[in-house]
Amino acid sequence: MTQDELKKAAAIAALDYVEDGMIVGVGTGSTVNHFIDGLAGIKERIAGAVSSSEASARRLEAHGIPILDLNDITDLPVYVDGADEIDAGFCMIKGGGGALTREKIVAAVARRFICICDTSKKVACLGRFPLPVEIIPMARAYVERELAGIGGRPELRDGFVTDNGNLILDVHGLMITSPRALETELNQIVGVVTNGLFARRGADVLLLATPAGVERQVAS
Ligand SMILES: O=C[C@H](O)[C@H](O)[C@H](O)COP(=O)(O)O
Repeated sequence: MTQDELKKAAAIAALDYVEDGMIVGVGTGSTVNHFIDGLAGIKERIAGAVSSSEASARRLEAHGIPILDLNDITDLPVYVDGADEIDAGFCMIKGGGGALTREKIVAAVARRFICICDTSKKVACLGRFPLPVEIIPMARAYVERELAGIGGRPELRDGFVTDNGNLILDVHGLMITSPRALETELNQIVGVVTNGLFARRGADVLLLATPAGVERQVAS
């Protein structure tokens, strides 16, 4: 199977978590695009979707799936999203597509986070994938110095502006042995909007697509 076929298999397996009348939180990325396409097939059964990015909103709209404002919702039963890396404790690095801030907001509201991945995303230690950090533009140089101070090598994502009008620094060289602590520490740097560590709110269920089938793993 190709990597894209594996992504699609994980995405289709996530449809099992969508129940009648539900509002569905929808992430961002190539894996989630398969989920959105699958959701289109059952759109009459759901109340609508909350999107984590402009890109996913456009895809949902193209399928005629109603998009709801997160501020109008008090209960979001499920959020389905991919990851750039996920460890054994279901902590993740996310934001390869630059959607980390809205993803983290929607994930915070959701009762259950379903992570859909192919096996290439499963790692023993987070950090091989450069950690995305969304920053306020005027704080760029300051935040770069702070990140270098903790051993990272920040690189500005060239020509990229987030849906929120901000910049992304991709931080190389971090071996993330304590993801929860690092997530908290990075949040304390003035000028950081969000960092791509999803550790304090990790995944609840991992649907991991392997050539032998989709493994369903539940957080302990
Ligand atoms: O900002 C993007 C998101 O965090 C994605 O969930 C992540 O980058 C994984 O994307 P993909 O499914 O394309 O590998």
